[in-house]
Amino acid sequence: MNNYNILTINPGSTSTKVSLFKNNELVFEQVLRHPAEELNAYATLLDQYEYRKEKIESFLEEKGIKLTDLNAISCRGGLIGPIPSGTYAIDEALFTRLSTDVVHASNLAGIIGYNMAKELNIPSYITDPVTVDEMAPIAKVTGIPGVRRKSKFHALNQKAVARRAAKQLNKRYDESNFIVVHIGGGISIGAHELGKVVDVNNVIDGDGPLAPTRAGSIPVESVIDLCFSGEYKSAQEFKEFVSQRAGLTAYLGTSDVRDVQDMMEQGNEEAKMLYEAMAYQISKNVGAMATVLRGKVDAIVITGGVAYSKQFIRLLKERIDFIGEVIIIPGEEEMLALAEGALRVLRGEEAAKTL
Ligand SMILES: Nc1ncnc2c1ncn2[C@@H]1O[C@H](COP(=O)(O)OP(=O)(O)OP(=O)(O)O)[C@@H](O)[C@H]1O
Ligand SMILES: CCCC(=O)O
Repeated sequence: MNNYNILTINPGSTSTKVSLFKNNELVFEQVLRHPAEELNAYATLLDQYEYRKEKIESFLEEKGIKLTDLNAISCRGGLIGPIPSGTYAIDEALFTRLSTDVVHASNLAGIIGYNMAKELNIPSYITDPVTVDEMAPIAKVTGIPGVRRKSKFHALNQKAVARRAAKQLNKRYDESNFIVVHIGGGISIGAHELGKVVDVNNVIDGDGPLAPTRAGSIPVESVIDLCFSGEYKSAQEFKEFVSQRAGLTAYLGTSDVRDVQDMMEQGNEEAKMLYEAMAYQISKNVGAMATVLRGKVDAIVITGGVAYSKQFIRLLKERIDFIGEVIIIPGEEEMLALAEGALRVLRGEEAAKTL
């Protein structure tokens, strides 16, 4: 079997993760941090393209990696409209889609990867971007004609950990039902029915539980009042608050759940209430997803950074473990999932999709 050297790229709001894989074996992983004073020099996310590309290339050079040894570049996919799950070859059409209206850092991965790959004459891919949409039509209905619920979530990690949980249970992913709970800066809770995420809260646009940096669902009347209160100068400013500085951050000035736990230990009652409210709201959403799956749940899979906290998991389990087995997969497997997505295509196990 051929060996493939795969570079994976995963940009976040303040860092870019890069990894090198030999097939699905990790050779190294590095988080390239981007201090606020450096990012502040760029008016838009798209303007950060050259800066982040150069950071990646100079890191690889320092590391002694010859770019000509790469066989493919696999990139986190961003907000590109609803598309089916899978690995997509980045061609001109996808590149254009990724470059249009860039409001999430993950879009930058494919923009950088495509240009690097073009210079090297190798393929570039995205796998399971944030806007993977497998939602059932009934899950999209709202009470306002023309307004539809949208699928925007941690698709890459949710799919990867669900596949891993299926393996752990000696089952196939497409023959299993899971509720996957990703608890990071944002929180997504997805109902995976026979390999499809048929319902999930929209992490990006304000839906689901309150989260470390995100507001979650807010009563609509209060949202309308805030929009017209004059507190926010523009729709953009309010949107940025809701998605970046709300949730735990707005109340406690930190998005780090470890800090919140420390505050609780020091007797901070507000921190305790918020911590418990976050667990309560997550549990309530898990309960809702159990009804989506008609109670047929092979396991609840908990993942993301907060899944490292035994204290938080204990709180969740108190409310949800009557539903089914709870499997904890802390952190995220995005880099491996990217390498594996590209590998399936390179090995001919799956055809690369195009838009
Ligand atoms: N051991 C731990 N105990 C409690 N919380 C933890 C622990 N390790 C990490 N976290 C929390 O996990 C959160 C970050 O999770 P993660 O790294 O998955 O988020 P992210 O990648 O920034 O955002 P997202 O997952 O939404 O893309 C932070 O609130 C952090 O405090
Ligand atoms: C769904 C992608 C992660 C985030 O922006 O919270």
